[in-house]
Amino acid sequence: MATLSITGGRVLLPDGTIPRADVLIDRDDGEILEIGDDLAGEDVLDASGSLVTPGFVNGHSHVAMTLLRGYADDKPLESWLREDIWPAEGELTAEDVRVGAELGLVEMIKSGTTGFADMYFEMPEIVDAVDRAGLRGRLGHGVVTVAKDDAGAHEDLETSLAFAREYDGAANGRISTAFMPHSLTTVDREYLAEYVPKAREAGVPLHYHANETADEVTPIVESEGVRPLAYAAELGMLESQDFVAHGVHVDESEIGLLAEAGTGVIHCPASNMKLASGMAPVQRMLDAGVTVGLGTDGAASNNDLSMLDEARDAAMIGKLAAEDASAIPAERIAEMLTHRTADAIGLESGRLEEGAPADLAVIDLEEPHLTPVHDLVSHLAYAAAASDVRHTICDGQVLMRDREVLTLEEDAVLERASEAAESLVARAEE
Ligand SMILES: CSC[C@H]1O[C@@H](n2cnc3c(O)ncnc32)[C@H](O)[C@@H]1O
Ligand SMILES: [Zn+2]
Repeated sequence: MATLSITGGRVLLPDGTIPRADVLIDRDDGEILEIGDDLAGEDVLDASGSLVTPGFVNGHSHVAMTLLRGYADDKPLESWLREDIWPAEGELTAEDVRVGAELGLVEMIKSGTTGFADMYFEMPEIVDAVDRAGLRGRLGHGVVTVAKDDAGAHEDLETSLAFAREYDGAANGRISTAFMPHSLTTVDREYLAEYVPKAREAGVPLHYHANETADEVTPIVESEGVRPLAYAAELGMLESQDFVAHGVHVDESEIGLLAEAGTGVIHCPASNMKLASGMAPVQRMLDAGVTVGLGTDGAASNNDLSMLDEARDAAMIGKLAAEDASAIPAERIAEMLTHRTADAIGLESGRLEEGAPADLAVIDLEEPHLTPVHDLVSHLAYAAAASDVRHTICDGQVLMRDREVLTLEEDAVLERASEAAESLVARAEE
């Protein structure tokens, strides 16, 4: 058995305690063998002066949108998508998606993310990039049927279903899939009614944007006579394995539906703030028993993929939304960075315990902004930054050692991405 030990650090355990301990990993099985004192592996990662945490989990992203980072800012969702993003995405090639995904994956590895959920198109390119990068992903092809004829809509729906069936379990089981209608307003009722049962037959979960803006709620209330999540429930789209992105404009009845169904909500605070979509009632959802995870959304509405940034944003806006400084305390944020998001998107990771997947991030604490250490959970929620991540490990494989990404060639990825983005924008603006 090939082993790896992570030695000399303090380790964030599922019960929230942070003892000094080593972590011994089985690299072949990708599992944590033991957490304790003086554990020697064949390979060693130094974690002295560092915090060893479960790898962060990003519950909602469009990873290839890194190519559109900074392309269109300072607009609300609807006009941002229709005037800028969708026209530019119309010019994306499969190669662009691969290059954009590689860039996003480098950024994720460098910021300690080991698992993520992603909705986009040209998904086999993203599978290939994730396979090489070494992360864990729940991936799906995003379907939009509005403005398509029936044949075009069916083609998109079939692509999403076929992708979900074919790629579940890819990359040695690190990739799982979902059927991903883009949202409740961009996929027509007749198609949801036809394809949700097919996704259930295929045994894959659903992931979609829901209740992101007030403008998205009104047309559903007008056409269906019920709130969006009641409409989703009617269509069989709220099951325990499903997860929705945003959940900003949810009322008490919808929070009740989510809690009862066990459907996860991925909170995307940076995107919600940047697009001025609104403040999600996260504390109320948590109080009702909803599984709330965290996600960055795409880099074009964030504008980065750092989960540590997202954590701080979630803590700050959570207090503002609840008008209560004790809302969304640091402990909840640490859970959302790790196992709560993993649970929401159906990944096994997010907990440092024997037998769990060996997905970890090691954070260097010897930095001015992390000194002194009164409370490491506080540092995780409020003070640590992406650049503090020293090592990233997923499935027992070291993806980054001493801030050097090992699975992708960072310099070449950055160069290819800059070239692809320049050429994309030139085509989009022709
Ligand atoms: C059809 S693939 C996914 C699709 O979603 C778009 N997108 C990016 N950010 C958001 C957001 O915040 N709300 C809704 N849709 C979003 C992305 O550009 C792709 O077209
Ligand atoms: Zn999104």
